Amino acid sequence: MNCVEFLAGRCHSCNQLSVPYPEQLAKKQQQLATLMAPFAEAQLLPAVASREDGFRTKAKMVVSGSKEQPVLGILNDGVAVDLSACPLYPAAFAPAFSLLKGFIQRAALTPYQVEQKQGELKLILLSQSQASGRVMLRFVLRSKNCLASIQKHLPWLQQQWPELAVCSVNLQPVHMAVLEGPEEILLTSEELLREELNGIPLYLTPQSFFQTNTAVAAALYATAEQWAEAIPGQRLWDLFCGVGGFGLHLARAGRWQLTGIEIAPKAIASATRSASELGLSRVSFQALDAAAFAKASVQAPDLLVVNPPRRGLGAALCQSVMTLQPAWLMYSSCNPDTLARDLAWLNADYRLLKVQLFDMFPHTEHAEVLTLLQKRSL
Ligand SMILES: C[S@@+](CC[C@H](N)C(=O)[O-])C[C@H]1O[C@@H](n2cnc3c(N)ncnc32)[C@H](O)[C@@H]1O
Repeated sequence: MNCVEFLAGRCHSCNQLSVPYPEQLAKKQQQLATLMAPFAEAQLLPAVASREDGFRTKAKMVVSGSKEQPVLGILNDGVAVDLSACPLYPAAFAPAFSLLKGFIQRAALTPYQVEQKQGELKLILLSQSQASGRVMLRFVLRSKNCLASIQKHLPWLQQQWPELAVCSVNLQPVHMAVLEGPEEILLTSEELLREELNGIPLYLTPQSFFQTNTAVAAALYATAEQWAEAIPGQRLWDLFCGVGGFGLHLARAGRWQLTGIEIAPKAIASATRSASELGLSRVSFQALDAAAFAKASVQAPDLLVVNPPRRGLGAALCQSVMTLQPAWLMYSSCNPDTLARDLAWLNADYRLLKVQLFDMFPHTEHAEVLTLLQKRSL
């Protein structure tokens, strides 16, 4: 992949870019083999590769420069770097960013200046559905000061950009804190962006998680579905289910009675909508804390699927798993280090059977890993 910003030393996000892609993958697989070495019984399957460019279907652009000459990209040591032409994104993103710069000028949206703590527009977040090419656009603002101007000029943007399905404003008044704030203001009649992976409808919403590499996510869910076919039982939990990718793939065969647990209510609403669209009746999605749900439960599922954030399951949830003793455990992780730590905790009661790397994040050191474990006493 050719990247002028990387070659010029202005963007270091893809810190492995100088390594040829097959070597990157071999290196990640080797690192995973080292981490999984304590679990000698496990089979390490071949890594699933990604496209080398155009795979990242979500962009997070820091807005800097001025309202007359906005820059969309990153701040590298305080210097604005324009990443409008970043080759990680689908081809439609570069013209979309150019249109958005015109929108910023037209609506006179002053970029937020980190040093001076002045200005309004902090970030632009753009997600594309690979099924339809339609997009979801979010503006992260410091306050409501320029909300009216965005609303006034939005019809112009919609006219130029027929693929624009969902548009919202997120308010983040806090300086240099987490990227997004809790308040989201929807500006379009549509609030869901429909995606379809392996024939399963999934709905992206402004404040719910969705994997950034859609093609590799599809391979990940399809693999989980395939592994589950050989697992006996009926009761299935999908903890940290997001909009339902894992659970819905497994449940579509009709055998599993699915309980999906996720902290974000909007994601649960999306997952519920997908389930009803698929005509699945033995499905329940609930907006709850996964650890609290597991701790309060007395009856274990036959198969427990978990896909936690980077921090992993942690001691409390591992303890609940050991107490509940589900026969099978499928653990998908975007952080092999916390995965290895959790597997070590679970190792007394669970045998690691399979491990597979899904290269969700090419040109970086990050990796998604799917594992299958079975209760030792079975
Ligand atoms: C790595 S994402 C996985 C989402 C989903 N499984 C998927 O494939 O897209 C982790 C998810 O855990 C959710 N989450 C974070 N903390 C949580 C908690 N304490 N209880 C339940 N869900 C939580 C996040 O909102 C996010 O949707």
